[in-house]
Amino acid sequence: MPATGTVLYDIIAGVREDLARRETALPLGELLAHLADAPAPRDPMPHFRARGSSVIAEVKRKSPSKGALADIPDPAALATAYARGGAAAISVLTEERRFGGSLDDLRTVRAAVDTPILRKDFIVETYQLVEARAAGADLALLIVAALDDDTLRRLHDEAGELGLTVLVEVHDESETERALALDAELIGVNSRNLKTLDVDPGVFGRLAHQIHDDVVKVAESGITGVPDVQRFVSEGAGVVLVGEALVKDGDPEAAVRAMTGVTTP
Ligand SMILES: O=P(O)(O)OC[C@@H](O)[C@@H](O)c1c[nH]c2ccccc12
Repeated sequence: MPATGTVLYDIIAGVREDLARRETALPLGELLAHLADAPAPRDPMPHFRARGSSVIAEVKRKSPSKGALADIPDPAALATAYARGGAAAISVLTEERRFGGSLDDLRTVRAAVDTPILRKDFIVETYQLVEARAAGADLALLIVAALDDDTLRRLHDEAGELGLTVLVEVHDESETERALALDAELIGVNSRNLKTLDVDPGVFGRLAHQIHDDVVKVAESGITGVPDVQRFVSEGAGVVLVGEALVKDGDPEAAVRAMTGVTTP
């Protein structure tokens, strides 16, 4: 669990309050019944494992570190542009308070594209995994820094049972050890430390050495263009996760296309 006083701790406190409200409105037993109507989960792994970089393109309005990024009045239009550009998956931030997202955004994007969708949130309970799948998500993020080992393992297993592919996010060596102990198939190295919000672009290269090559490595945060993608690919990334640079680009379709299929020279 994150230490008190950190940004991550504060974010999760808000997430738990919002979650308690949703659970009161729709208890888990009723939510589970909605799973029957969800489309079958899509498997993003073959695309992620294909030669050349894959892009997870993010729908992100604001963030605690950068403030407002883009209004995104029409998330479906943005997601459609990402899909046309060849995004391997689309990440939808569903955290409301700090990132301006919602599960409604995820449902809207689901209705618009066939691409696998990642629910990007601070997942701390089973309920949020069921919500993700019921809303049509195919992947879920689990942030190692946010969870103790037992909860991390339980949520990882439950996500798998629901048919969700898990992106396990790490920031340092000990979190990477914990992700590897889960037998995670998809590990994201977040260059932004969620405790301090600082970006350290050297962290991916460092941690990538620790992760064996049958795991797909995702470079996350601070990626501004093709040169960054080339650098992370040369350090072992199969996938890049990009938010800010894409939501601010006047031509997100072309921006995704340019970052897709990058190989080591
Ligand atoms: O906008 P950027 O710098 O391209 O970053 C995207 C993504 O990595 C970032 O949104 C992110 C990575 N892990 C997270 C966990 C929670 C919220 C947000 C994130």
